[in-house]
Amino acid sequence: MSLKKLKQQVLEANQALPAYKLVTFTWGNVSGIDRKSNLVVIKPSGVEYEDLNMDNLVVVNMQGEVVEGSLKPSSDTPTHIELYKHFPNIGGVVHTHSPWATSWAQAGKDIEALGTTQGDYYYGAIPCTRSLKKEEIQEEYEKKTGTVIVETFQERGIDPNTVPGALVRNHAPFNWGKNPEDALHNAVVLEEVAKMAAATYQINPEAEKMDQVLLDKHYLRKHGKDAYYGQY
Ligand SMILES: O=C(CO)[C@@H](O)[C@@H](O)COP(=O)(O)O
Repeated sequence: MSLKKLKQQVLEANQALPAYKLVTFTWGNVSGIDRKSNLVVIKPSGVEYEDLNMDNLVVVNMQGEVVEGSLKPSSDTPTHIELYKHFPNIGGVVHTHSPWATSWAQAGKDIEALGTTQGDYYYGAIPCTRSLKKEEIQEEYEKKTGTVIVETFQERGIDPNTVPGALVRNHAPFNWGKNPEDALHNAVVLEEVAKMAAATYQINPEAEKMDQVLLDKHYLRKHGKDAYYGQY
């Protein structure tokens, strides 16, 4: 894919964040990676979504160095890069402070798979990471935000290809997908299931996880080897 096409995808996904009510002010960003050149296109820091265009997106390399663009890349760039480095199948990353998902992140709670809405997109719970340690916050904070996500998936044996998102404790959600649009889709689903899970526990604090058989049925028919559409 050309860098121009990737920029178009990143632009459209960033512009869709307010439309889906995933962001307030400029509290979120989308990036996409070209795996051939290892270049990442990302939103510039602090720029309003309505002011974004093909020319003010920033292109960085895997060291986070700007190779194209005159503005500062998003402050979350090192987190996006850490995810691209460790999750080799992904092509897009979305970070927002969408209120329901962020509430779960602040509460330090995984979002268990309670029903098929989640099961259609996430093959299990959406994990919440541990808090970052003081020294991690003081040095390379944004990179360590990515590290703590990767560590959570590794330690808990969660496959990032089937659970395309995480809640960073005391912070907010990060999502990913095969491209920026897919990552955005997963972020929209996360916000919806986060809201539904909060309501579910309010109605019934003892609500149980969905049965594995039901989860298999819903997730695998969409994403398994016999899927009628493939995610990865
Ligand atoms: O996570 C945060 C702030 O808590 C950032 O994502 C948010 O402010 C957006 O930063 P950028 O404008 O992308 O640098």
